[in-house]
Amino acid sequence: MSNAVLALQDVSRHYRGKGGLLRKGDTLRAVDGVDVTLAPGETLGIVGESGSGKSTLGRLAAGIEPPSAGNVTFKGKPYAPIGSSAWRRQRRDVQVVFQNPSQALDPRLSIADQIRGAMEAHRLDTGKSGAGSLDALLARVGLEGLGRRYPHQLSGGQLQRAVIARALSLSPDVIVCDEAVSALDVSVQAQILNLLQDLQAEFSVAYLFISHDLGVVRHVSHRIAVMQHGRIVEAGPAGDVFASPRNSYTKALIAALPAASPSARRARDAKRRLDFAKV
Ligand SMILES: Nc1ncnc2c1ncn2[C@@H]1O[C@H](COP(=O)(O)OP(=O)(O)OP(=O)(O)O)[C@@H](O)[C@H]1O
Repeated sequence: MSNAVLALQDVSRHYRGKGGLLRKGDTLRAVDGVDVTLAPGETLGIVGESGSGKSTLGRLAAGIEPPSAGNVTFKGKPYAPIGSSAWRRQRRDVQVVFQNPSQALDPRLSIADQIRGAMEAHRLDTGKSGAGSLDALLARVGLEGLGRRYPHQLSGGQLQRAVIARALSLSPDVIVCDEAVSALDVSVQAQILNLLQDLQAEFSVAYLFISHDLGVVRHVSHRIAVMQHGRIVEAGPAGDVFASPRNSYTKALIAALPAASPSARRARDAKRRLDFAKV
């Protein structure tokens, strides 16, 4: 794809064993010869079971881990060496939203101060975030008037909104969402997914949307890539992959989607609920 904002070409990430689970001398192919492109403003969903290499792929795409082989390019250029000033500049353009927002935020700082801090670190005018003023940005993500709160004073969904606001304040081209809604109640998940979609429509940000949950990925993705053992075994437009999966592993994942009955949904909700401190 020539206009790709992000491209991974034949990218691998191998880990060498140092003893323990991975024996000394053994090589684990966490990502193995993967080709992925992301167009401006699109959402590419990455699905696969635990250990299939999704998070490793996300770190490679975000430039926070170097590939063992292959090329990762952002707007046609390879990432600068990790830690260099050019790399720090690129970090602004490709943001990451992880599963646990309370770990991503500093408990000692108010939400507004964390966003200001991120902008100042990138020498941006804190009066002009991606969505205008800081207050306007907070309102845009559903945190109107909550900028002075500290992380422990917010619910799980509000914390993830704060992380999204901080990412958005840097006007990124890409946000890697790694299990970004997996720790939230199902009803809150839907709100955050809708917010991400609205923000995409408004700011043309592209998402590499990583999740083990095919139902969630189906909701937000334009295209889907299915990972198994570090490789992409099937990829295509989301509708096509769901309507007529070709790969047997994809078929099994789709068959395992939870039933949509209210009791099945309640059971799933209860399983996922995390004991976040509520306001
Ligand atoms: N830094 C590392 N050192 C050694 N092995 C690693 C490292 N990071 C990941 N791995 C291994 O690489 C494989 C892929 O892990 P990865 O976290 O990318 O998978 P995943 O699909 O995101 O799974 P999960 O959803 O459980 O996080 C796993 O076997 C994991 O144990």
